[in-house]
Amino acid sequence: MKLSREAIEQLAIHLETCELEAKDTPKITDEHPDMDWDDAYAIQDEIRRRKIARGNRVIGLKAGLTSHAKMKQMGVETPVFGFLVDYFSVPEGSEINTSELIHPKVEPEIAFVTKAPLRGPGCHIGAVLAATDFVIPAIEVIDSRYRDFKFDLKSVVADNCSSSRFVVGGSMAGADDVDLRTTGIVLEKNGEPVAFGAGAAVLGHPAAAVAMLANMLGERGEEIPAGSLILSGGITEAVAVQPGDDVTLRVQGLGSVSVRFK
Ligand SMILES: O=C(O)C/C=C/C(=O)C(=O)O
Repeated sequence: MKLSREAIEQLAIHLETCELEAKDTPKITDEHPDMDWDDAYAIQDEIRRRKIARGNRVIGLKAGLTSHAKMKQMGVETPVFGFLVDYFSVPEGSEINTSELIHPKVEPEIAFVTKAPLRGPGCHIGAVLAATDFVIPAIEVIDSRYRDFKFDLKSVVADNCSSSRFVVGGSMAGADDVDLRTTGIVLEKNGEPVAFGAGAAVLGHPAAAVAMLANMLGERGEEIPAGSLILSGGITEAVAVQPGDDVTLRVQGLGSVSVRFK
């Protein structure tokens, strides 16, 4: 690690304050160009520790930058992961208050809910499907704390991978009931289709993103607990939203999920 414990705590406070007060900031590697991956995840861990200490509950995890569309949009080449806490979850069909956010974007995703723990190394798609209770459509709302969404990978990892809000809905299905590689999705904004894709856009199969996550956690001696909700990553580029926008995600065979921005 290159950063002192004090620097990690200060950066965690800075980024979390930006999140809670909806203020943007230049990417942290501008001031700390030598920080390494351990520093980046240590800052994310400190943000998680602060939230738990404040009474928030960790309810799941997210894989990010798992599709080529997203990697190209953000100019990066490696998937990353973050955590999800209770207040990120928004009920289906409800409104998200944009004044609590900086510059939100939406992403179409497949969410997995696990019924058994998953631990790497060696976790694979088969293990993920066997440990999956159900899959369900999800709209993730990302809101990078970095000005104009301009960041590098270490900065975005420290910022909990732009995690902000998410909504799940539509129909649940068992992992055996759908072929998630060929499952088509349409993302609509105000009734207009704005992005299209299929599950294979995410590392060839959305379950591969969950396996990757279990393997990355395994390197840290951690696992995905049973009962976790996992967002497997945006299938398409993220789409910016404004107050007044209505967003619907339609997933083949799994119905639709909607959310409104005020
Ligand atoms: O693009 C970002 O701000 C980082 C987050 C990415 C994802 O959440 C994703 O690719 O699904």
